[in-house]
Amino acid sequence: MEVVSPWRLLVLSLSLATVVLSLFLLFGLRRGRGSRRQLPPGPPPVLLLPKLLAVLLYDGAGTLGLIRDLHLRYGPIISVRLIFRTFIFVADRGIAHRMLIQSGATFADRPPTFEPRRLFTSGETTFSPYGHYWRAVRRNLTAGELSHARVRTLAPAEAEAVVVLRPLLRRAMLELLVYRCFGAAAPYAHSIATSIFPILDFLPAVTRRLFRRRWAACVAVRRRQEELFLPLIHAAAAAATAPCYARSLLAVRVPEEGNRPLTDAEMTSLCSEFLNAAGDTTGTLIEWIMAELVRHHDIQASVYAEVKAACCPELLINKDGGDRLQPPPAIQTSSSYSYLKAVVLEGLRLHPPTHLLIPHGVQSDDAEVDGYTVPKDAELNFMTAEIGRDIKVWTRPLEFCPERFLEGGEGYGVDVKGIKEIKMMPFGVGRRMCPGYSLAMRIAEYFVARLVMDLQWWRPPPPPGAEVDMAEVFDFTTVMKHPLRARIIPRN
Ligand code: HEM
Repeated sequence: MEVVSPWRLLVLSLSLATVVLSLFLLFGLRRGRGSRRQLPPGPPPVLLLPKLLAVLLYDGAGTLGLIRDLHLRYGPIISVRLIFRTFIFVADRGIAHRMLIQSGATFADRPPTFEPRRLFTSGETTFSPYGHYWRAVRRNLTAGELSHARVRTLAPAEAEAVVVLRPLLRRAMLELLVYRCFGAAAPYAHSIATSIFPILDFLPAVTRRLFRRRWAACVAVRRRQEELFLPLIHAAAAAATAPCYARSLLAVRVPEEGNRPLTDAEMTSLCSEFLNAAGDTTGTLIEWIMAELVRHHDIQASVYAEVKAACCPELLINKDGGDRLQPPPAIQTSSSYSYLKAVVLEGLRLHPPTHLLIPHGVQSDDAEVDGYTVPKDAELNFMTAEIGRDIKVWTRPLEFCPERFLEGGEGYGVDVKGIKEIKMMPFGVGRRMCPGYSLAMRIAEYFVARLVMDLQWWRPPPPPGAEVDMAEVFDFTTVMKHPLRARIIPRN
């Protein structure tokens, strides 16, 4: 899942800005003059460009800050016209609700992707246009691997020390997801990095020729991905493997296309999407939550007390097996975990792993919201972090306070699907909402419970790093700029 393509496009656009500036001005001005459409307000491109350039040169991560400033100046919905594309940003939960819930079908498309990105994403749920193919693969995902019954079954993952949590979490997430995807452990299945040399995103017809070797490397990675995944996918049909996502893909048919099965390329993309969409996002969320627990020992103690009191068997150490863990049959959904759930919700509100939704698009030129036109070529971006930190909804929104999700709190009973109203939308809302939200929440609850049940989490001893630094930086998701280092002490 590529989460911040608009950001990347801004970077790319700027790196070529000097070359295309004249073209851009000519094109932008002509369109502006001839068009009777009223786009949301925004800065004139000529004024925006130097600012963007400065931000990117001196602080690449500051682009979102710039967008926030533009919102303060131009209002909750703004448009930014850059080269040949219009970017629209929405930072208001009411407008988001009108677009994604009330006019859900209109705004459920994705803007088109181009080579080389298409090489990896074509066939994925995430980047499929809103239409029959998307419906078929999304239905398969939600009715199968992400159904309530399957989500309940989670496979197990594995002296005082200072640890850096992130690499351990990423490894644990991927092993869990590889197992759920292919029904068996596959040590190398997650070792294929699909990072794309960014410049190839821009004017692919030209850059592909200019950077031939980079393009060839992308094609080779994709080929390797297929070589690795296809045997695993086809092996998943065998009864010996556990029920898994890959097995369900072999059974999918696309009714509108003569009931055809999925192609090998589509199944490869869908498995890759499954591993990518779920791993980094969920791992990032858990790291943020654990950082808050290191900073707030009272909250950590309350989580420990609740989990210990509920004391479900899957969280107990297996005494006979030394320090091996009992295979956990399932995570209990008992209401006795209300504090743990509140901690996870507060983590999602204050630290949503993705600060922007995946860009949305529209399929025709007549889409409108609040009197503004949304053109067909526009990329629509929704600012999830702004919405979850809205001071009109949340008291002291920048404080980590799980109690707000307990009875009597302003977040009690919050609906993350945002059907009646949106208070926070870490998973998006409406038709393109993340289908993995309940799995993600369950994994987060499970890992946080386990980590706190077995270990105490403290700030690392000074020097250096006595404080936990909560600065954010955009990686694939919005992660801690300085990965969490913590001192862990076994509870027994
Ligand atoms: C904390 C963890 C997660 C977060 C914060 C998260 C967030 C998101 C967001 C914001 C979107 C875009 C929604 C939109 O465009 O309106 C999305 C889409 C998606 N997510 Fe997640 N996600 C998480 C975990 C997962 C998991 C566990 C899976 C399961 C495999 C998953 C699979 C997907 C897929 C397939 C899409 C594309 C949906 C579509 O376009 O129809 N995600 N996610």
